[in-house]
Amino acid sequence: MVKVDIDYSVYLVTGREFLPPGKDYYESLEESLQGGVTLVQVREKDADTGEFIEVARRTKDVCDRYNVPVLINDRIDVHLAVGTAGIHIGQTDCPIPLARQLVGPDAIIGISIGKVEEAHKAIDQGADYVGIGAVWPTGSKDVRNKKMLGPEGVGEILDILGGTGIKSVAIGGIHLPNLAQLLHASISPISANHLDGIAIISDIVASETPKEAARALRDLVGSFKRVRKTLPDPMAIFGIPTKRDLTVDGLVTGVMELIRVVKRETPLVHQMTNTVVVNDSANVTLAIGASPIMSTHPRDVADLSPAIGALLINFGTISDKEGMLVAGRQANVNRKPIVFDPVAIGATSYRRETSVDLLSHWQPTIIKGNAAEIGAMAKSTEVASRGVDSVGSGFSDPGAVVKALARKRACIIVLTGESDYISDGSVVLKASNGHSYLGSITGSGCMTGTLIGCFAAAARLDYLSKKEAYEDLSQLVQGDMLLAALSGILVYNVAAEVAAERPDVKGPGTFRAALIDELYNLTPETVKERAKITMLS
Ligand SMILES: Cc1ncc(COP(=O)(O)OP(=O)(O)O)c(N)n1
Ligand SMILES: Cc1ncsc1CCOP(=O)(O)O
Repeated sequence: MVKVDIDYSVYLVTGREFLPPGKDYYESLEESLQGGVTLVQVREKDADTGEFIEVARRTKDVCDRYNVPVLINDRIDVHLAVGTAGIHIGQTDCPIPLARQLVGPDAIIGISIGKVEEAHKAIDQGADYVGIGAVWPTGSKDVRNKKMLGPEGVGEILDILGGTGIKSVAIGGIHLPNLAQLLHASISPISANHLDGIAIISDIVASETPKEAARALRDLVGSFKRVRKTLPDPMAIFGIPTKRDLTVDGLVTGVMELIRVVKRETPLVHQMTNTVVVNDSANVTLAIGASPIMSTHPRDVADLSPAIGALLINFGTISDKEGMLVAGRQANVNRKPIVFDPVAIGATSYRRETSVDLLSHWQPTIIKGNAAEIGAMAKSTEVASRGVDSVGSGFSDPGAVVKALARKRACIIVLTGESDYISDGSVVLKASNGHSYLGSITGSGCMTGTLIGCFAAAARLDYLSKKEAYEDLSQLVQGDMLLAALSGILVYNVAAEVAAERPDVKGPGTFRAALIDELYNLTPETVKERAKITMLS
């Protein structure tokens, strides 16, 4: 026997107890194979040995007709009796070295891991693949006393596996709506290693239509893997290499175009923001040519999601967490950009916990913050916070901070301050426009987030208008989000410069009104004339 070459893309773990009432197990299995399941594990928690062998034998007969390999959960004796391709074992089952002696060199051995140390051990002991989990809570296994990994935790483990040749699947609570988030947000921050597939029980087994369920998962995983394989830069967050000319002049031309797109398309920008700035944020949105909607109720935000161009989540007064969870999840499902503004995240433990909770439910497209906020997200101690403000002069190497965090979180990072730094994990931009009056009005950072949201919506529409179809399932969000972030920053700061120079502006009060006027009157040409951008890498 030679070791079977396995496609881990959609790995069905069986569970007869989860079938819909009246659905036959073998019928459901066959339908899921027709839908594109690529690997099957027979998992029988209550069957005695004879029944387990019978189910495994019949499962293998069905899978053989589709050329899909079968593995056995836990029971080496059942694997040997039926002659399957290998086994899957847990941390408390037979240790890998002993299992290897029993199953021989050509059988596949997979092991469950949920910690970095377990990943190291799996490498040392020669596992063929690992099942990483549980990613999220699940009703299919009792994982109540275990720490949920979330996509970020999966990424930390993938980093260790990078370059070892060990394959990986994630397991636990994975369903079509959170799959794109998982695939993208778990790309490992250092080695750019990504999942080889997903292991699924209920999304397929509990479905009345397992063929359709399996097909939808397979399409998404397949498309993700295909695009990752062809990327010139494996760290690229937005998979399709954009047509953007990556020079300062090219970027400025792109910003000018996005200003026109906002005015032409008037995208609806859903903002869940704080009570201090809600009116200013709505006015800034209108001034630039977009359309604001400030809804917070969980039911309302879910209904709104298909219609919006982008979502801004700013947790400044942190009172709408339920709505933020729902709105973000729906935005991921509908592939709408999310701008996350973690206001004063470092100031209280409640804010830190809320951020962890939100980000394990949905994947942001752009995170914007001041030095204290970005420092807290990056777990850096270099910059402290006082309420919503940063204390101290900032990071010694802000470009490195934004780049590393962009890689870690698989999204665009914007660090605001006297100069602003923007990175997609590959490119780092420094933008140095603005005026000191911006520090004298409340909600300045929040309004920047709003504008970035307007341009994120525009960037997505711009991209979609240039493609015939919405065919690329591998992308969580489409469009040039680095350019969107830069546009929001530039437009706000250039308008501030123009406003501050007006003879009628005498201080923060008149400046605030003038700022809205100058955003309203701002032309792409003025932005081009004044833009101060440097490309750091
Ligand atoms: C692919 C995959 N990953 C993880 C598991 C869980 O295995 P284990 O920890 O042994 O728990 P049980 O499945 O035995 O309850 C798995 N089965 N498959
Ligand atoms: C077996 C197992 N191991 C970790 S989570 C899990 C259950 C996965 O089931 P589901 O896909 O229904 O969440």
